[in-house]
Amino acid sequence: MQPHRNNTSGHRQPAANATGHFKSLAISSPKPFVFHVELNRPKKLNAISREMWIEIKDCFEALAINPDCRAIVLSAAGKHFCAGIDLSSMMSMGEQMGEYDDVARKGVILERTIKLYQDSISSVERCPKPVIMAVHQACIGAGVDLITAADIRYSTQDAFFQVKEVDIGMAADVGSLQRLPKAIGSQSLARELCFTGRRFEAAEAERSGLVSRTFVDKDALLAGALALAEDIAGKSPIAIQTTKESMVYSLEHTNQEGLDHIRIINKLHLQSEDFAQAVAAQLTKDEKPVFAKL
Ligand SMILES: CC/C=C\C=C\CC(=O)SCCNC(=O)CCNC(=O)[C@H](O)C(C)(C)COP(=O)(O)OP(=O)(O)OC[C@H]1O[C@@H](n2cnc3c(N)ncnc32)[C@H](O)[C@@H]1OP(=O)(O)O
Repeated sequence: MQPHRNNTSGHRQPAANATGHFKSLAISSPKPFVFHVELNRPKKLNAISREMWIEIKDCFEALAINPDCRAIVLSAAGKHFCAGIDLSSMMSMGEQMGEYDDVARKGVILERTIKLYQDSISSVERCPKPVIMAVHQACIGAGVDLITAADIRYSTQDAFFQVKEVDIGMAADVGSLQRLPKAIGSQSLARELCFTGRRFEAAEAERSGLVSRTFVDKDALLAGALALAEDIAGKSPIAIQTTKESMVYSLEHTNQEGLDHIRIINKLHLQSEDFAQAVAAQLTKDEKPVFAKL
């Protein structure tokens, strides 16, 4: 993925090289330093095929190091946000395993596949740029895994969510069981949702903290998510990326470990030109300090 030129005109520009490169994702840069990633298998309700698992990982790993990207919105084309894993691609995996009689060899295929899919979802959390999910209509199974790896979740008022893995006879294994309880802050509700696979609507998702804002329709949702991304992209990339790193780290560490971690980073980052510039901008009431690329 090539860096694109700053777009201050407000025109929607394709991110150079990226739109042609990915088949299951559409990528653009609608505002300066903001990237928009769209799940783009609308005819398949954005069910996640093997190709899409790989492309999500490749895309977020590329955006992670792209200096023109400071915030990312992920939405989806078509009727639903995501119908979960592509059930037909699961059948093909079964066929591939059928080529072996030996259980250990079948196991190796499964282990490699699960690891690839876990890494795909985790690439969203590992990406140092804030990721905002914009969810409309159905967000099911692997869709929930995907959104819980993000920093911020917005949805339409008609969105609904289902941790549906138990209904296809499996325990979720790419992130929902680990991240959903932390996202909503209630083990009781998270376990209820994961044991039953019941559908929960946007209103309940907002009440429980899974989404932080709901919008009347998809257009309003995208406008809201992009405005938020633009706001974040205008701030110091050193400050924003360090904030994400510290908050992700602190999820799995004690308060003291989190404090030690940020102290070690900030003994370097408080010497950054971003810090001096941002403090000066506050003092002089300069509303739009310009920060160097990172
Ligand atoms: C290593 C493992 C890693 C990850 C594992 C993740 C597990 C999961 O993701 S579990 C969840 C799996 N997904 C589902 O069970 C979703 C099933 N689909 C639905 O519930 C509904 O289709 C819907 C998403 C709520 C949409 O409903 P509606 O708008 O009424 O459309 P439909 O008529 O039901 O569907 C249209 C068309 O799409 C096909 N389809 C739906 N979901 C999938 C899917 N996940 N994979 C493949 N195809 C899907 C559905 O069969 C229909 O096909 P037709 O050919 O048009 O009949």
